[in-house]
Amino acid sequence: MATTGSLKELVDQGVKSVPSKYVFPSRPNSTFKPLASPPVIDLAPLDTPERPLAVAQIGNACRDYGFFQVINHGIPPSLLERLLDAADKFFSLPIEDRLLFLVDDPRDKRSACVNWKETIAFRSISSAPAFCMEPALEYKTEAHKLGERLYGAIVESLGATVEEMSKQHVASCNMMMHYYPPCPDPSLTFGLSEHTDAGFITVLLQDQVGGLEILKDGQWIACDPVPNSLTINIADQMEILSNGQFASILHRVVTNGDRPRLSVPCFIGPSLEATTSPLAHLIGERNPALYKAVVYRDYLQHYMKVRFDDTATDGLDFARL
Ligand SMILES: O=C(O)CCC(=O)C(=O)O
Ligand SMILES: [Fe+2]
Repeated sequence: MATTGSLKELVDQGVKSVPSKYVFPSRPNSTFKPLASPPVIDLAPLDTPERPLAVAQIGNACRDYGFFQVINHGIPPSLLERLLDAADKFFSLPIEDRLLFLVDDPRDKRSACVNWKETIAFRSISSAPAFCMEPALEYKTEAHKLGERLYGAIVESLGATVEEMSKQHVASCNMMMHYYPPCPDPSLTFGLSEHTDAGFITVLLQDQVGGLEILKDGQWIACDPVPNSLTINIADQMEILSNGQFASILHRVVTNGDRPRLSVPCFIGPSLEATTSPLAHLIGERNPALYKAVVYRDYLQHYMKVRFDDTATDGLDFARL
């Protein structure tokens, strides 16, 4: 049974105070209004002669923020809507039906504290209700394709050689659906405590409620959702590949008092057996390699061990030279 499996029922029953296991000792700071919002990038020019401009914009966003939103990404808005509707319907099912599919997101427990969310993962589930599975699988295929396109553009923005480009190794797309119920005291809880993602990039569909924050220049800034956009962030393997030019961005989800929130991350990464190392052309006498080659399976093992423990150690210490 999932640890957080009965959270929604608790909220539906009108819980007035936050049970202690959900209380984080260092409560989230209140959200600062961003001085400059994370960029919104139009992907339509990627398939036109204007591609170099779009690639440069993506590269700048990766360097300055490690985080951006994309519009005209090629995934029909009707599919995004169908998926969010299906997720809404899934999380409205009675607990006994939901529990068949809810998983313990291993990232939900940090020390003794539990995130204020429920999660369904798609890796191991082949029999989720059809109303949910159909749009989910359709979306996952599209998000994987988009992930490959973006990976290509990001690597291109790093000036990758033709040979390096031909070795593209985006191989996995792992999808989850998160449901964050309203919280009686948002100042005590996290929807998802601060972390970096482990793969190359994450393609995230979020509804219009908001709550995602990124750490920029020492301040947590809100990432207000743009309608029909998808949110992209740089993750650990891309930091290694870019030899630190693109930093894996710390992000977190804060809760709110009145509206449930849905999000669907797709973690785009290498295959478990693949090795990630800094792109060869980025390394030279003046630019020593900052990371060693790591096998993704080994990296993930380390990341899961240290990223969400008491110390919240950066998983990248595994690869740093
Ligand atoms: O729900 C969100 O907005 C973010 C989810 C996330 O960061 C994750 O699952 O890694
Ligand atoms: Fe994340």
